[in-house]
Amino acid sequence: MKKMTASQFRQASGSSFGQTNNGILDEKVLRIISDVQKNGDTALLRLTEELDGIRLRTLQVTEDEFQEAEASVSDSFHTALRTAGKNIETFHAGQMEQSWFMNPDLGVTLGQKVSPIERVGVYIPGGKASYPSSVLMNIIPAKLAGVKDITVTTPPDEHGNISPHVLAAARVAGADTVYKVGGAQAIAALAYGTETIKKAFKIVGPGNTYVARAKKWVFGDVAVDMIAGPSEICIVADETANPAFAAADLLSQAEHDEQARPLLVTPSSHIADAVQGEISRQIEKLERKKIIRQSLDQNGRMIVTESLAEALDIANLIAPEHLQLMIREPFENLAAITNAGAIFLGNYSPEPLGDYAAGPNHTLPTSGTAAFSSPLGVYDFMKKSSIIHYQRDALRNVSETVTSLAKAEGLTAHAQSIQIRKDENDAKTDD
Ligand SMILES: NC(=O)c1ccc[n+]([C@@H]2O[C@H](COP(=O)([O-])OP(=O)(O)OC[C@H]3O[C@@H](n4cnc5c(N)ncnc54)[C@H](O)[C@@H]3O)[C@@H](O)[C@H]2O)c1
Ligand SMILES: N[C@H](CO)Cc1c[nH]c[nH+]1
Ligand SMILES: [Zn+2]
Repeated sequence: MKKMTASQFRQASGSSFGQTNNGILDEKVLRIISDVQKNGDTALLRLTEELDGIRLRTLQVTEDEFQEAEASVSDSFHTALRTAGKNIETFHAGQMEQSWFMNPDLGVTLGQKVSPIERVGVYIPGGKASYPSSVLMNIIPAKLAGVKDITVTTPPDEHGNISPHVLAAARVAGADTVYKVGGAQAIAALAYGTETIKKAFKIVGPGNTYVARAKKWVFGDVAVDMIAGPSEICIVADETANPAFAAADLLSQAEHDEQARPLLVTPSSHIADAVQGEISRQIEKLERKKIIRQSLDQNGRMIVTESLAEALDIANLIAPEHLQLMIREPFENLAAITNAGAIFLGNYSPEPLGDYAAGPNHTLPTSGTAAFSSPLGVYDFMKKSSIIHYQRDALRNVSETVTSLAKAEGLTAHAQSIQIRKDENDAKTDD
């Protein structure tokens, strides 16, 4: 990991930290999207052959495949799915929103009706690893919100199968419709529909840069949760941090993707060196060394600051997906943090705990977007309608306000819609 001072980091990244040049990527992604729009399932099957290297005849996972998958995973995995699922459900139940009504004036009822989104598409990444945990994290909040129709898409492996762990998780979470398609082509299918895949009203779920860019391009034609790309971890560590723990946590996110970003920000040069030493030692035991090394070399940074306050400022500038505060007084410093997807406090709250089992969602804003967006939650699967009810006299009381504003806008038909009722009301009062 490159070691640098806070000012070198500021100069190198400026406000464009996390942004990449998307020209070539966008060209490719747009070509895929328009291919799927024009050619539907034929494009999906062809692109799956080209990009995933597997020739499929059909896209949908069958009931037999589900049953085989469920039978093949271990009892302990089933137990882990249920335990994690329960924790995720308990946390997300706290996010439920209810419809509400108010009566601000006599004869007036106003309110907000909350309804689930009817049809949602869930993307589960599957290129470099399979993610049953993401199945739970994306489907459980949708189910709590009351979404009726959930379609899952995820790329097939080299044999044309979906990981049995992913299928078992889909069953536990309550989703039965799974299609074997990944990448930008899956996002296009969910956004525009094909012969077999129904158009969704909203697409959720993380993925690699192709998936993230495709979500950006289809946004507007369909809702998307966020543009969650490659994983990130930023650890703010003072001299109380355990260097072995910090190194293990940085490595955990580096193993997701060559483009994952592991960052350490510390006022202690000694801690930076100790963490670097631990990384070199621990990496040897890990399986995904190649991906990890690329991630550390290309995107890893150790930023040495003048003070803890400056380290917290840098963390806010980065607005990381995951922020670990491995410092003496994490709760006391929480107020200083304004931009982060999820904040893990202390030496015993490592990021992978949040990835799998703590309960809060692991689909989080990346690439600096935590400065303006939030974790995936039940609220992502709900929409609101305003409710307005005025009785006759209440409308008369407000008629002057409405007609005067309408006339000022030159919209006399608007004014008339109020006036016609006022006239009727006045006539009734005269009787
Ligand atoms: N934020 C989260 O909650 C979260 C959770 C899990 C994973 N992740 C991230 O999701 C990402 C998963 O990436 P992945 O690659 O393993 O799986 P993925 O499913 O996102 O992407 C695989 C698909 O990308 C497409 N693709 C690959 N190379 C391509 C190319 N050259 N041109 C066009 N399309 C191409 C293929 O169609 C393939 O099916 C990682 O970056 C990981 O960090 C994030
Ligand atoms: N850390 C990922 C989000 O960036 C989520 C995940 C799933 N499985 C393991 N990790
Ligand atoms: Zn992870």
